[in-house]
Amino acid sequence: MKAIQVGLLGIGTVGSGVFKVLQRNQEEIKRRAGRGIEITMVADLDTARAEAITGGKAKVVKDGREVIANPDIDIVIELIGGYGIAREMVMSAIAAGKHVVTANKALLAVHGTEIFEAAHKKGVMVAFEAAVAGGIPIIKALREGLTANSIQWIAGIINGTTNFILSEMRDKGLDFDVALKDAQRLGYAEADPTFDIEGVDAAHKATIMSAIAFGIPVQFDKAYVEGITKLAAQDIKYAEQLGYRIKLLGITKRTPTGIELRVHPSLVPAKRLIANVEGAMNAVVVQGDAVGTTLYYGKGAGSEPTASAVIADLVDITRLHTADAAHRVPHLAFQPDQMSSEKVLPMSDVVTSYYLRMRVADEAGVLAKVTGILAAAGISIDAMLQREAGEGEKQTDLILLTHSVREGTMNEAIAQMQGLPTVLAPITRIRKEELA
Ligand SMILES: NC(=O)c1ccc[n+]([C@@H]2O[C@H](COP(=O)([O-])OP(=O)(O)OC[C@H]3O[C@@H](n4cnc5c(N)ncnc54)[C@H](O)[C@@H]3O)[C@@H](O)[C@H]2O)c1
Ligand SMILES: N[C@@H](CCO)C(=O)O
Ligand code: NA
Repeated sequence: MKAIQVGLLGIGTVGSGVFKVLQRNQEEIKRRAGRGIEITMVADLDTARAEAITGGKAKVVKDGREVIANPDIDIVIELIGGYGIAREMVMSAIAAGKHVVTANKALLAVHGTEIFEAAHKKGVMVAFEAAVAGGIPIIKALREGLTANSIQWIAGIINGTTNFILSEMRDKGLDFDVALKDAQRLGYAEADPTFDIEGVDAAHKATIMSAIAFGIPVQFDKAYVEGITKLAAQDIKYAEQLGYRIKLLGITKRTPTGIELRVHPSLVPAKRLIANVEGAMNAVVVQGDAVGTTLYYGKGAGSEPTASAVIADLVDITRLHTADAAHRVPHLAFQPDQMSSEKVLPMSDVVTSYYLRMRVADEAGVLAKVTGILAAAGISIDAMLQREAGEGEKQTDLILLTHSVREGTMNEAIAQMQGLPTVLAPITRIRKEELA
């Protein structure tokens, strides 16, 4: 089947990520979607930059209207941002019968009602996974994964820029302004960064989540919005001494009297997972009556993380647009005739790092023998700890952390170490995952 043709409006931070990831993973994405997905037209005011990014693989124009007018294009991605031109483009793409994918939470939180109504009437889809918590599939989770539940509340760190600023101020003692500049340089901040630091961006996202969670219209004008600009460094310190972290949270909650929708700095107990979400990372906690508490964590901003969500929407739309039975969401994510025969590795070929604990005789040369065996096997040591032997004790514990190595190699080294007369009990091995 012919590839579905996509037009991209705006090839800046997110747009360029979408173009790159779609190129890089095109084969795998095609096996999932059941059909190729190709960006054949790009509109950007900076056509020279757009040409440099697309490298001749798409037609570049200056005016998005040319893209929308092209009858071969089935999906339009809006990644310009803001209200004016973006709103006009989205509305005219819908009017032209195109499906729309957008990351523009500002537009949806304020003009969502008008946009979704128009799309509904025209029978096209407007997808916006990238608009809330970037790469985290929170829209999918709320709209599909949690449909059984009466959602009780949602609380999240949903602005990467402010979380980055708070983390940098706390950990590195950086000034607010310096941290903000870094966030802008890294592509996290909005075109107008006051949207980030004054809590507006988080409120846009909370507004969208609140609509999906509670079945209410998007109502940004009802949100309480307070950012981080009035936070004093000493409050961050005092909160810390009391066992709390200060985070900018977006909260929406169902109460007997109505729905709460608010964004403001909040003290969160330091032992909560969400209190330990640092840098530009986002995390959203959703409480449903059946499932209980669930947590979604990941990159909420940046070029490729956000592109990840945009492309997921493209795949969803492609499957639905193509809409014959063979192209519905496949049971195992890939189309049945596209399954791969790639093998599952035996455990001995798995590469990981290790924690090793051994009971050893407390005598000279033991450590040299153990490290000698590891060195000969090419296993490098990351950290080492030896418990001091107690008074009159003849043995002690030796603990080693290693760098990554093939499990088969580690098995042989453990067997050799176990054979040493000075190793007095079976060696304990626990695999160690950095998960970063
Ligand atoms: N950057 C992120 O991490 C991130 C994450 C989630 C969502 N978003 C949203 O994605 C959207 C894009 O953000 P970005 O960071 O990629 O912005 P950006 O400023 O990097 O890119 C916008 C692009 O649009 C182009 N453009 C401006 N006016 C245009 C017009 N009239 N016609 C065609 N092109 C035009 C610009 O030249 C630029 O290349 C925004 O809605 C933003 O809120 C961004
Ligand atoms: N400016 C936003 C981008 C992602 O929506 C943030 O910092 O989270
Ligand atoms: Na998302």
